[in-house]
Amino acid sequence: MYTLVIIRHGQSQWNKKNLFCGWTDVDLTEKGFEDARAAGRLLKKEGYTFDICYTSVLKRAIHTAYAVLDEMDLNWIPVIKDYHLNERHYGALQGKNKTEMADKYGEEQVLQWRRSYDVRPPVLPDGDERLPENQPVYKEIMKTVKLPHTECLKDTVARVAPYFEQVIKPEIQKGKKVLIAAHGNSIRALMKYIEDMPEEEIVGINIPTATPMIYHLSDDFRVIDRSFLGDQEAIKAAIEAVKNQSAKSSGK
Ligand SMILES: O=C(O)[C@@H](CO)OP(=O)(O)O
Repeated sequence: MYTLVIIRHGQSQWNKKNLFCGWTDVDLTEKGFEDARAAGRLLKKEGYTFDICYTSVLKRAIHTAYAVLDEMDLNWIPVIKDYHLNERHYGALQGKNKTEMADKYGEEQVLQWRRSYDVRPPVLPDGDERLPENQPVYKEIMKTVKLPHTECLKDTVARVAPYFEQVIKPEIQKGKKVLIAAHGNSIRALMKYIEDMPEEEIVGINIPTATPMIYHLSDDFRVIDRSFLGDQEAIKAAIEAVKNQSAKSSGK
């Protein structure tokens, strides 16, 4: 049996402001750092350890990974940063407030952008300085790969799944204990792939920040169980809060 731990980054500056974030490289808040540290302490207390960590090229996930590892005295393990684990690209919604968008376009529309499986948010326009081709971090990658200007979850699965299958899974199969520090929707994409989850089910999944998710997998990689580590009532409330981020402001 294998154990795999996946964690969403702690609260980011834009989570706090309720803005669509996607590939925008914003940092954690103080609370985000502290929650990530608390997750590291909890993992240590519960006897977890890691041999290798995978994260995205976005600092909210990288800083979460290191906060967790620091609390576990595991700063020395390899931390692999790869854009395949980036958040879903949120196109032209990046930087927009989720409540304001719900007030303007209706909750249904925003829910469709946030959680439908195959509806892409509006694309970032040509020439926009936020496009991957205008970011130094993607310069080398862009020579061989076409990077997105928007993504639906299906697109995110298409980049996350092969990375998991070809890079991460072989390490788990070698017996390495793996931590993945990623993002709400890149984690949903991983779950969809690992669990072979139906589309109807993944649309209803919301991931709380800085909460370790534990997978037990059989030797042939079937899911034995999946659970969140921590206070289950608090986790339930955190999941609801993520779900409700795109509610209209009261009175609208
Ligand atoms: O803004 C984002 O990039 C994501 C995660 O924070 O938001 P949502 O939960 O709406 O998909």
